[in-house]
Amino acid sequence: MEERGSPDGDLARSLEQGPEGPETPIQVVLRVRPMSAAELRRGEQSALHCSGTRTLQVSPPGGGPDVAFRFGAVLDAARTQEDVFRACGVRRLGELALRGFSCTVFTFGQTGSGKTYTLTGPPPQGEGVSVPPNLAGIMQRTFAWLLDRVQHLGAPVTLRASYLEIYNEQVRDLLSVGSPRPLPVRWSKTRGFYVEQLRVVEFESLGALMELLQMGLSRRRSSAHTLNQASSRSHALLTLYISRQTSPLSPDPPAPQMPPGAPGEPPVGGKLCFVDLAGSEKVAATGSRGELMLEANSINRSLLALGHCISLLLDPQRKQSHIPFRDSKLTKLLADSLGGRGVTLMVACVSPSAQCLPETLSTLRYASRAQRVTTRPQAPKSPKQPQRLEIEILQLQEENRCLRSQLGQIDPKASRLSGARVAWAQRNLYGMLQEFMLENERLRKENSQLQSSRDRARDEQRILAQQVQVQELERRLLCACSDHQPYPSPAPCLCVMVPAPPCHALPPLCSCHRLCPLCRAPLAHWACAQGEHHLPQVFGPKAPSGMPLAAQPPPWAPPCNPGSAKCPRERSPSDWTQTRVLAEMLTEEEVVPSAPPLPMGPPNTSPVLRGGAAVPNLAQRLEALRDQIGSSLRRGRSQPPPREATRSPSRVLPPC
Ligand SMILES: Nc1ncnc2c1ncn2[C@@H]1O[C@H](COP(=O)(O)OP(=O)(O)OP(=O)(O)O)[C@@H](O)[C@H]1O
Repeated sequence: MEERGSPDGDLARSLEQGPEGPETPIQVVLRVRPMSAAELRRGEQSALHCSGTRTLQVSPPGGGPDVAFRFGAVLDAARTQEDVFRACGVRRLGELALRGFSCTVFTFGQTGSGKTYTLTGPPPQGEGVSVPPNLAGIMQRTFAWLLDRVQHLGAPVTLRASYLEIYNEQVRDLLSVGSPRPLPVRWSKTRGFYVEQLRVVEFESLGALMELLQMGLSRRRSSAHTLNQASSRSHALLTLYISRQTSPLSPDPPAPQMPPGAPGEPPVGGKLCFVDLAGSEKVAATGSRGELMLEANSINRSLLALGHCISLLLDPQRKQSHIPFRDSKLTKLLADSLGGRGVTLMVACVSPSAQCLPETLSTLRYASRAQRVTTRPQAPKSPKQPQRLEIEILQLQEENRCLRSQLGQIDPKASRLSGARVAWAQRNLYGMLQEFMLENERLRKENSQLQSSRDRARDEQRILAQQVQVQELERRLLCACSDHQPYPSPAPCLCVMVPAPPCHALPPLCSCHRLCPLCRAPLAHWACAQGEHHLPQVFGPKAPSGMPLAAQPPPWAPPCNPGSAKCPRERSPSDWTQTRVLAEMLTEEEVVPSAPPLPMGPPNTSPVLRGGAAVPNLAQRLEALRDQIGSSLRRGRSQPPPREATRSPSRVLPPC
């Protein structure tokens, strides 16, 4: 018996418009189970009354107005399993699956409301005891119808099945060869969400399919609680994959060709999925503790996620945007059925007892929202479409080739560089960088060595200059000594014995402009024969100007302009240094040390003795020279010095 206004008829009409029909609402059937023996024992009253074939009246136990709910079909407790199968229009869904549509039947409702009973019948009364045929659920009836239908088709059909459960948010394969293990849920553009490594079993007979069903049911998690002695603790999904080839002799309208699937993968084609959801439950009402409570929480959470998705799917604007199907494994695997291209039937199951009314009202509201959700069923591509796709692929390949060549023109180097070359270039650059760093370090060291060599050379140069200066002083001293001789000396001028240019290059500091008697070179002031007359002015007890000696310039300083106030200060430090040394050499008295500022060197250090390893030698040599000058002068004033000492001062002086 097929009822008027049943979801089967509505669905068929909407889908007959074509393979990609208009938006189709999810079909919802409401089933009210009979009062259970326990409920009758407790004397519980029924709060539900069916009004016609599509309306349910809810009467609150405390009085008040009835609330009406309208669905695609409402089936009261008197309806048999066969009635439910027919009213739900599952045969029509089977036909759509044979044509390539993706169809889903799922049951939902409070725990103990009859979901599993509706889909698979009552639990087996013992091992090996099959369910009586009159109590068989929607699934067994659909299997029987499908196998019979396939047998009468003129074209070969390949049937496969998979069976899984979502237990505590883990997907387990109920048909696995070994013990079930958690499987990942993946997503691909072509397949949508799918379970990886799920076993898909091919079957050819109804018996084989029934065995698969029994195998899955026996492995599915179930436990006893207050409201149900065989309560399912997981969501179970059994999927039939239908691959069919068109036969010219077939009386049916031409169906799309289903390409065979790759080995180990579900074949591409129509499918029919049966989902037995675990029931929502109030933990307080079921008395669940420990593991049962954990299971109940997981069940309620996933059902909440499903309800949330359904609510969002109702809003046409939000439907275009984001629906949180990824919130749970259940919503992932039902995404296509709820919001995609599938054809979906919901069977809402409720208890008639007034004691369960809060949960029943929740289920009714849930079902009311769900039937306003629409999908856009889409059949597989027609045989002509692969040709179109092939052309499209060729066009895309050509476009890709053009773009690549354009890219190569823009940056030919980049396009020529393969990945290996790029890696090689990077390695090479790194090596070069290392080499540069080493070279840089080597140059730094070399630079440092050169700098220290340069400093040493400067020191040596300074010492050499001082030695030359000493030699020059010696030579001039000897010349001066020869001038003090009372009789002409037959000895040769010592200017010949020492290098002349440094000697005569010195500026004359005396205005007498005396010349060397032998070489006729200009002599410095200290070689002047009248030098003696200058000295008392310098070192006399009182300066003529009345200034302290420390503040006065030495009298042998070059004459300066009296009007110039800065005249004494404009003397360079080297001049002062030189004059101080000369004064020390010409007299045995100390020069006032504070008069000229010494430019460099530590205190109490003679400037001419600064720096170098030869400094001690030079100091000794200067000391000896000073002694010699003093004695020469003394001898010059009284009696001529011994000739040999005058001729060869180097014999007296320590070696440089
Ligand atoms: N229409 C019906 N006629 C007779 N008995 C029924 C009917 N529906 C359910 N029952 C019985 O009620 C009990 C609970 O049913 P069932 O296990 O199918 O509920 P459920 O909704 O699947 O519960 P759960 O969510 O806990 O798995 C079972 O003993 C079952 O045989």
